Amino acid sequence: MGRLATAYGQAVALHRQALRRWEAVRAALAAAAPVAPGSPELVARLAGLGATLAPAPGTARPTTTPVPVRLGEASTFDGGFPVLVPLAGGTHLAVDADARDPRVGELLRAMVTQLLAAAPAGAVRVAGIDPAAFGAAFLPLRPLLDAGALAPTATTAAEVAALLDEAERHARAAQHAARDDQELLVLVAASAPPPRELARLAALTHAGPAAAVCVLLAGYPAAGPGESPPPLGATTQLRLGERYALVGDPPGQPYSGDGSGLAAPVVLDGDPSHATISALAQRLAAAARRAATVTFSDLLPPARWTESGGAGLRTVLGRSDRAPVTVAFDDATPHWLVGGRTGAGKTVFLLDVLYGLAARYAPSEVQLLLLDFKEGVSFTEFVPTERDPSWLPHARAVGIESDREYGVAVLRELRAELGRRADLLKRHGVTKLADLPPNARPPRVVTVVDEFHVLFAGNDALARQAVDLLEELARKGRSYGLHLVLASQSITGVEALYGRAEAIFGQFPLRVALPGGGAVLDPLNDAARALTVGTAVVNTAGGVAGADTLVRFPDAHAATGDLAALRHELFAARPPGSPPPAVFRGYETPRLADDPTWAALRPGDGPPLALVGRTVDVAGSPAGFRLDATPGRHLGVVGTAPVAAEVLRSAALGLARQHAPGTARFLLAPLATGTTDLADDLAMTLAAARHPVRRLDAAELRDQLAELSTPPSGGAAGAPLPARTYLVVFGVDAAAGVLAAADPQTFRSGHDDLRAVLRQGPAHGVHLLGWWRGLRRLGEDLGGSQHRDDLACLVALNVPGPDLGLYLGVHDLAYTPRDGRALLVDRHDQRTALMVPFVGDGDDR
Ligand SMILES: Nc1ncnc2c1ncn2[C@@H]1O[C@H](COP(=O)(O)OP(=O)(O)OP(=O)(O)O)[C@@H](O)[C@H]1O
Repeated sequence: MGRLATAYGQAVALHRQALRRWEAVRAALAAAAPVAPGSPELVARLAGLGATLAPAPGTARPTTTPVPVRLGEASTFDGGFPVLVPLAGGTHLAVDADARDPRVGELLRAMVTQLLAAAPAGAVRVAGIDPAAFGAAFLPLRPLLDAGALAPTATTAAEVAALLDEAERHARAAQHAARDDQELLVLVAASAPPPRELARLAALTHAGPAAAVCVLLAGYPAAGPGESPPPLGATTQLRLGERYALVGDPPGQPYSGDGSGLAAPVVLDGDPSHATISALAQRLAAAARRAATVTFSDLLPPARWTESGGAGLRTVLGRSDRAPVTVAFDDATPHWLVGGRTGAGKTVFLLDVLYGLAARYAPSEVQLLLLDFKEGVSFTEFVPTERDPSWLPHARAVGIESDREYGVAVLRELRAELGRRADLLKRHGVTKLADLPPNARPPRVVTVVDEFHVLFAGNDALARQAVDLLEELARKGRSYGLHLVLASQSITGVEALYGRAEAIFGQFPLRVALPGGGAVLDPLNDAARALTVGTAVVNTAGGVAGADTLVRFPDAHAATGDLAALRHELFAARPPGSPPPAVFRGYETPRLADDPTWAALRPGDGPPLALVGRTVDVAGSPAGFRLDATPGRHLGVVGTAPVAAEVLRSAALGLARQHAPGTARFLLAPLATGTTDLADDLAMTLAAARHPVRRLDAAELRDQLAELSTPPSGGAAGAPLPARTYLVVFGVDAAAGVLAAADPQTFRSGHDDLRAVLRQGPAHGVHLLGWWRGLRRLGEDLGGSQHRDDLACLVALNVPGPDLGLYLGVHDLAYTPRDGRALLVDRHDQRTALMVPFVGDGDDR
């Protein structure tokens, strides 16, 4: 009786202490009428307080502050009251029996459930150890395992050792990070592990709250003889009797003055109900799902265009655990290298970055050059289309399904920009963009090259140019605010980079490995091994192990509505007069009728332009030749591709627009099979524009050449001839026989007349627009290699690159014939450019 009275007194004191710690409850008690110590009324009130003392679900901070958890009910003479002990926050619990006693399993499960319920979701992770009963004690907690709050139980010696390794790493990292929101690791040993592991567990109980570890240890101290167990720190010790448990003094809040613990026997609570566990698991799983989902809006700043690119550009890429991950284009990470297999989320990653930048920085702070070498639609959303005429105001040039030549043109453009910026910096006497005064500072330029390895495919002159340009840009871009993002499925096997890869990629400190993209990391760094879609390893030290952050990034493809809304918002805010980006669509065949240069052609603008297509360059500039009076200003189209006839047609239609009716005549000779219809159509169109047109067969062509080879003296009836004559021959080689024959009187052949026309024609307004199906025939018709300048303007179609190089006398001409492309060569001004010939569709008149 006396003993019970003492216990009761201790309990009251303990609860008074607890009450003092919990502000709200103390306030509640203070408001209540005073009650006499030991009165049944106080017992009742204490019983009611059990629930009140426990923190509201999800609000505890178990790493820094012990959580009061309920063990059961103490029995006293006057009645029962709840027994709460502190757990977590640097305190631990041990019980002398192990989980083979069912009450221990129940106790451990109750403790785990209360801790998880008290803390915010994701703040507590539980790992079980049970070498004696193979984890049976944890089976009822299965829903928590599925929810990710409970790790699979370690039952073998190896698993226990691995778990302890992890716990020790966790403790060190937590002590190092010293963060308030550190995850708490709860180690629950349902039976005592072997001595070595037990010693390690015991050591963790001494590590203090900063280690963020809590130990629940059953079977301690081991019953029976043996070495003395390792001492535990900050632990409440429970002893199980047959019916009751005896509770030792909780750390820091002893019940007794002599270490004898609570002087009342305690009836333990028993298992939490299945419903409680399921509900808790559901709540945790839902929260885990929420935490794991990074949404596109997580990447966006609170306000648009408020940041300055002076010292660099920064954007949020996603999250690592719960913390946002920021990546930068600055002095430390001026260029990025991104790797990932097809379907790994490369495009999504790039979109996340580009929208993140575009939302933070105004177009005056950052501009984008976007190059995609693969078939796909990666960057189409940034350019105006028929369906959505808006564009991203930061985009300066966008290449979709780009040609390598386009890529090199973009790099050349960048190098020119680098030169301009070098001058600007010199003028201001500074060495880097960041030091320029804000009003003189040009925007930073981020150039993204997706599937960049295509640029180097081929190991030819073009690849060498690309490597040279890239190396220079990578080396110098940092100071001038020119940043590169190279993305690829693989960076190995880029032949043309051999020997230079180190020099180039050494300038790319930021590496992003998506699934299958581990090659962008150091060979000894396997951090990207187990990545799944939507995750990436971001490494800021050139891929070296140890500088990795695992990032989850949102699926931009799943947020097309948000993306479009943002794009429209940015478009609406664009500075007045902002031009749309220059767009190159590799798959597109430009139509003459849609071409602004063609539409703008009119009489009297200098020497007429034979417009044949668009150049593959950043501006998509017109591809054509000025036909002035210089000998040799004629157009020759070479190759068997039928598009040759279209090229002649485009040239003729464009020329026609530059002459007032009656001032130019067109002589059309459709000699190659299959060209009659096109020539008829062309003739009709020209005639409709009131230009004199004549159809010629081979013999008439021969006669015309004879006539045109001498300076004009007037028409047959003495009428003045139009100032210009365009002789449009579809298949000059088809007239070879006729042209080879010599005139019996003058001994001149048609070829002699042709050559005379080529040399002297332009001086009196005569130009040949001719198609040859082969280079050899063209060369012969010109009369040998010394006369090649007599036909100065060439459009080469499907002729082999080496043959063309030989014909042109260019050693390593980089030209690979392909559909929809041609090489434009002007021998007079040494111009060689890849071009896309126009196709007509009958609307262009
Ligand atoms: N963060 C993410 N979360 C969820 N799904 C994603 C995420 N990123 C990408 N995906 C999905 O993965 C698929 C492939 O993404 P994406 O088109 O970006 O790949 P890619 O590497 O560019 O592929 P490819 O090179 O073949 O075009 C898409 O269906 C996309 O929705």
